[in-house]
Parts: sequence; structure tokens; C-alpha cells
Amino acid sequence: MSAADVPADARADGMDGTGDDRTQTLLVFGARGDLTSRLLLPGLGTLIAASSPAGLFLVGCDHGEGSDEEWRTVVAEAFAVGGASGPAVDAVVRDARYVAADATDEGDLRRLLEGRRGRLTLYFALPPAVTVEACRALSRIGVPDGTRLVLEKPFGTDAASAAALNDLLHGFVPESHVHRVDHFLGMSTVLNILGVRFANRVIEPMLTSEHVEKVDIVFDETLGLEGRAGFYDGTGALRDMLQSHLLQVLALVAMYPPSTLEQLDVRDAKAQVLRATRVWDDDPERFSHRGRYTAGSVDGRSFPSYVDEPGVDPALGTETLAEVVFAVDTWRWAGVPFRVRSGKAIGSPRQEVTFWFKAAQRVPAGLAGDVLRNRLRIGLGAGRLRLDININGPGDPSTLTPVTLETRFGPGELFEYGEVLRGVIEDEKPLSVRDDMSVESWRIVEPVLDAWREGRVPLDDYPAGSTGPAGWEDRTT
Ligand SMILES: O=P(O)(O)OC[C@H]1O[C@@H](O)[C@H](O)[C@@H](O)[C@@H]1O
Repeated sequence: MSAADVPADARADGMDGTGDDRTQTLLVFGARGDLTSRLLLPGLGTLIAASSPAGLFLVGCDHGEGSDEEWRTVVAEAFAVGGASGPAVDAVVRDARYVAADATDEGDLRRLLEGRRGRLTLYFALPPAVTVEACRALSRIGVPDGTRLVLEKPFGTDAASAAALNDLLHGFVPESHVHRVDHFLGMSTVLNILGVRFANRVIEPMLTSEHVEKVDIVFDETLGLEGRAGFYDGTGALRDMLQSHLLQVLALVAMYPPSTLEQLDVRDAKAQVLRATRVWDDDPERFSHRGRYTAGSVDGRSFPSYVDEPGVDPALGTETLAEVVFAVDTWRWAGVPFRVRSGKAIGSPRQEVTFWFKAAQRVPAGLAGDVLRNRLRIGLGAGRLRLDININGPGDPSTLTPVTLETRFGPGELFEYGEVLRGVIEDEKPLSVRDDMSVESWRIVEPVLDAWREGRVPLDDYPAGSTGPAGWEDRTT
């Protein structure tokens, strides 16, 4: 990239950082990547259509020459995926620029920084190792005051590397300017946990160890590797899903009610939960499981064995299904096991948080029928809320019948990434992961990672399309 790549008109209209207060530049590193076109831009489109942020200048940056016109086509097509239209959307597309540059090259970075308009946000839609290199280069050259950084998961590979990455970032931007993205926190269904829990007198007081026997947080998927060996092989389900997304969900499910939804309150409440969370009985050998799919079919789609998927190194022993039971050592949750699980290539997958209630203290003699434990199920993927209760069904009034009360949550106004980007554009971070949480969530899973690395927990097979290996019964109850 040369200085000539920064368009002259753009320099003239304030790309030097002198634009009006609301003007901001969103610079996406990895503009040609799958994440950008499949998730980031469609989400951004929904955000722009919903809230018309003023003066948003979208710059795509990647290796390889490209033109503004090509980038604008990519952006317009991705915006169309989310059905985004209108003058604000058109204005962002019309104004968008593409710059060929190496995100790890100091010279390129300097010129990119000079080319900003207003407040600058750097979005790293890059492989984690490249993001770290880019941040190292930025730490050497410095960034303009007020620059925001947006980083994707995985954030580090263990507690020590996450802490080191935090130190690196804090060397050139304050923590308040860092967004660690977890797109699960942008799911309307996940956000719905807040409303269901904290706006219902009949629900929240029941969510304590006095009434709840155990909690399941499950996100199984029909998807298999889907050509992502480069990222997934060697990462596996524990790091890909549990360490990040599902521990964030656990924190939302288990946190004490925050007094506001502002970032300080929500993040403090979540961080308290994570600090109190550990593997059940500190025994990963008994309370963690790992599995890997073998050949099979899911919904009519055939899958090879995971080890035969293109790009997989069987020697890495990557798991495609992980399950860990955690304890949350707070007054509210002491003694209640949280079983957290996620797997790929699972038939009829569940994606929900389930609160299993204790049995009624006593059912009066004379009432007959099956008395089931009450369950509250909050859907993560499909967006259903279900409450299982016992009622007097038709016929003999003293005969109990279990029924499920069910309602659906509406889809969110924004795609998940739109919700995440709303936080970025509006500079509000209740939905992003704070530095201490990024380290805590590694601390929580490290005993499991160690046990698995040392071969202390078997890697069980399950056929694609099944519900997972047999015999993973819950040993906590
Ligand atoms: O259902 P969603 O929103 O695609 O989220 C699940 C995905 O989340 C991603 O973060 C994981 O890397 C994937 O492996 C997983 O499939």
C-alpha cells in the first residue's frame, strides 16, 4: 500500500481524524474472509438499517489488490442477505473503501491509521495468530487516541496467553477501548435470558439451590467440520464452544440480578460468577467427557469420520463433543451442578438452558398419575421458552398429567453480529468480554485441558447423527 492508496477526497473530508464528533471509521482487517462476508457485514447491514448511525465510514483491508467497486459489491451483497435497505445503507455502501495492506506491516498500518475519519475502530476478522501479530505491530507504532479494538475468539489459548494478550493491548489502548466479541451474547435468545430471569417474580426467586436440582447448558449442532479444519482441528469443542460461548451463557444464567444493564453492572455480575466457577469436585477425570464423531448421517447428509475429514490430523486427537460439569460456588448456586455441553454432527440436537427443579415437597395422597419434575427450558437456537408442569388433565380430576407451556421468542431486530456491532459503534460493552473474564474462562477449563492432554479422560466415539456416546450419565445426582 502507498500513500496514494488513501483517496485524496477522503483525506480532504477528514480521514485524518478530524471529522465531526459522530463520524467514525470501521476498518475491517480480513475483508475478504468468510467471517466478514458471512456474518459481520450482514449483521452490520441490519444495524445500519435499524439505527442509521451517522457518518460511518467502512474500510475493508486485506492482502491482495482490489478496488473500491469490488468491495462495495461485497458489502452491498452482504447487506442484502440481512434484507437491509434504505438511504443510510446505500450511503455506507457508496462511501466504502478497500485498501490492500498487510495488517502486520508497520508501514501499511501507519498509512491505514492516517486514512481514518473521526473515531477509529479496528476490527480484526483475522486468524488469532495474525491478530496477535497485528497488535504487536500496532503496539510498536501506537494508535490515535480513542482508537477502539475489536477482537474475535479464541482470545489466547490458555490463561497465561490470554493475560499476555491483555497486557499487549493495554500497552497501547485502555481496557475501556477493547471489545472482545462473543457472538452468542448478540443472540436475541441469549439476551432473552435477562428478561425471563429478571422481569418475572414467578421465575427469578425460584432459580436458586433451594429449588433447582441441576442446570444443563447444551448447544449441540447438526453441523460437522464444514471444511474448517484449519481452525477447528487442534481447537476442538471445549475451546471452540465451552470456554467461550457457553461459559458466557452460564455467567448470564447464574449471575445475581444487576441493577442496570449498563456494562459495569452486567460485566461485574458475570465476572463474579466466573470467578466462582470450577470443575465439579475439582475432578475433571470424573466430570468431563470428550467424544469424536465417526461416519454417519445427519438429516440425510452423510459425514465421513471426523479423522477422514479433509485437513484433519488424527494425531491431534481433537474432540468434536465436549461435556463438563461445573460448580458455581456462590450462595445462590452452591451444590447445584451445571452440565455444559456442545457437540457437532449430533442428531436431533438440543440447544437450550434447562433448569431442572427439585420434586414438589409433597404430593397429597390421593393424587395419581405421573408427577414429573418441573423444568424451565430457555432455547438458545430456536428461541422457545418452555415450562413443564403437572396439571389435572381431562378426565378424573385427581389424576395428574404433565404438560408443557410453551411460547416462542421473536427473532431479534438485528442479526447476532448486528447486536455485537451495535455495542462497538455505540461504544457500549455489556455484551463483550472483559479482560478479567477472558482469563477466568481459561482458568476454569484448564484442569480439563490438562486431563485430556495427559490422556486421563478417554476420547469416545459416536456415530454422526447419534445423540453422542452412551454412558455419559450424570454422576453428580
Ligand atoms: O449457531 P451459530 O451462531 O453459528 O454458532 C455456532 C458456531 O459458533 C462458532 O463460534 C463456532 O466456532 C462454531 O463451531 C459454531 O458452529
